[in-house]
Amino acid sequence: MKILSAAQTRDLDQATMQEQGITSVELMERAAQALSAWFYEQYGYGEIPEILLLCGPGNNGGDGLALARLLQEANFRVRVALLPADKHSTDWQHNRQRLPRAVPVAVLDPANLLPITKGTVVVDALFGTGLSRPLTGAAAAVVQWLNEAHAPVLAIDLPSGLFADQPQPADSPVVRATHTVTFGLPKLAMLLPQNAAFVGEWTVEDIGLSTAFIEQADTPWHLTRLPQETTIITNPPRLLYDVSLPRRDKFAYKNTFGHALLLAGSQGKMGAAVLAAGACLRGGVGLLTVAVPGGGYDILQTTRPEAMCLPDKHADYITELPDLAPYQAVGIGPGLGQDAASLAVLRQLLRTAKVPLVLDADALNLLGSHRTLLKLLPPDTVLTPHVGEFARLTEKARDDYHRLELLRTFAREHRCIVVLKGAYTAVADRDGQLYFNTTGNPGMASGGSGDVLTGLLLALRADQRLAPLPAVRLAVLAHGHAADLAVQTTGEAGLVAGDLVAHIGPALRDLTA
Ligand SMILES: NC(=O)C1=CN([C@@H]2O[C@H](COP(=O)(O)OP(=O)(O)OC[C@H]3O[C@@H](n4cnc5c(N)ncnc54)[C@H](OP(=O)(O)O)[C@@H]3O)[C@@H](O)[C@H]2O)[C@@H](O)CC1
Ligand SMILES: Nc1ncnc2c1ncn2[C@@H]1O[C@H](COP(=O)(O)OP(=O)(O)O)[C@@H](O)[C@H]1O
Ligand SMILES: [K+]
Repeated sequence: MKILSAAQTRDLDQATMQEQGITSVELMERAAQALSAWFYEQYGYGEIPEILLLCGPGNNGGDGLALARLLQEANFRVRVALLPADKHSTDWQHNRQRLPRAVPVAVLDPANLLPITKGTVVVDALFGTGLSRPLTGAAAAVVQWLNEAHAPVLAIDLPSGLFADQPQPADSPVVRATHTVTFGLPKLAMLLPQNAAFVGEWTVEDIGLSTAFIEQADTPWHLTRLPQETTIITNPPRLLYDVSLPRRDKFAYKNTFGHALLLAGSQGKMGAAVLAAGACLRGGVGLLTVAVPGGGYDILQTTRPEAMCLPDKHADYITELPDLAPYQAVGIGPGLGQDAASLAVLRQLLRTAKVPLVLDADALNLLGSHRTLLKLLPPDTVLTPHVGEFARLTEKARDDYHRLELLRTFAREHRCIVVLKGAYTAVADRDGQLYFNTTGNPGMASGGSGDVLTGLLLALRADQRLAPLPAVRLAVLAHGHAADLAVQTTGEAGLVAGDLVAHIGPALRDLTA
């Protein structure tokens, strides 16, 4: 799925109207219907709260007015408060006229804003994708008043004051929504940690926007999602995959799935090697050899009998690079440590490897402290930094948008695939395209989750059937999906990295086309 800019979103509206021969008012009505359906779902059965709709002067306010009418017709108790303005959009005026007289309407007086009654649900229909500058004056005062009320807030399309695709000044006010319902496609702003407190939970409502326009739209931003069932274009229904694992051939032979080499572990961090090895095995690798410090030999052989083991001559860390001839992919980093001897191993690996590489954890820290090594990265090498590791490879980002630019630039410059880990993990490809992941949960924020991802990436890079980028997007999607499956029994607090390993099999089964 693509993510479009605010300007493209406006063009998408126009294209939809032309393609489907509908007016903008009809499109607005679809948006309002989707919003009212959200209200039925939330409040249709329990106690029905009073709903206060704050409406701005543009089409976002128009959505609010149309929603007020639909909710009133469905017997919700609604009130409308308008932001004072000199001019209003045509569709706003249309929906203002259609608003039943029974709905109380007031114009907000920024100098005299009355307290919001406890229990009221507020709809933020002040500004959406048409925000053209940071909020000041009356609009800023209203947003501040709303935020101080700590009421539950449903934002229409975007929390007001938030730009869809670029940062706003740090001190400019933005509505802190509990939930945001957006139309057609998610907006870039919703995926960034710096906006989490504004956006709250978010959902995307399908309002039938032009798929032809979306298909031809040029954007570097994409989402990787779980398969969707499609009933519209196929009968019988079938699953549509963004990325998938090919089904195994009846006469499959282990060579197809590759022989992977994992260099991992140091004294006190053998768990990282065990977790990554487990994930690689569950990821379907044909054969796995794990190079570990001498002291890790018994641990690895006992916990992962399916893997072969190469013990280093040094007991505590890895000092030698094995002969690379037998392997189709090499992973290095989990629990590696940063000893000078391990740095030499990494350097030699980068100089000599002719097969796909996956670099993680201490391998990235070593790269960060010896940046001349970056010149040695073979094309399509996969790097898996979290935000801190990425800063050590590049520079400290000013904000999340700047970090995304640094990420795309880094991937292009070094012709590699960078997996920037976090909620909505971002995969940047060497051509500057960027794919946000949609699976995973906060239970993964505990030690070892990253090691599991490295093992899974290694398995899918060793798989001879997969191209580099699809393999990486699939590994990231499956890793998060494994966590989402696991959390159903463990809960978020109880989720440990070993649970992810145990659920890789079912996760990949769900992603097999
Ligand atoms: N996408 C879709 O598919 C669909 C979109 N729809 C809906 O339309 C929304 C977009 O509507 P929109 O273009 O009218 O813009 P909107 O956000 O209402 O704001 C524009 C108004 O605000 C004003 N203004 C701007 N900045 C300001 C500021 N800082 N301080 C003060 N004023 C400011 C600006 O005035 P101006 O900049 O001209 O001074 C103008 O009057 C979209 O988010 C969605 O809800 C659905 O109905 C149908 C399907
Ligand atoms: N809040 C979150 N939501 C979704 N995924 C998360 C969240 N926090 C962490 N993760 C995922 O968990 C993994 C953590 O990896 P990393 O930061 O290397 O930690 P470690 O190696 O210590 O486990 C990454 O894949 C990351 O995307
Ligand atoms: K809004």
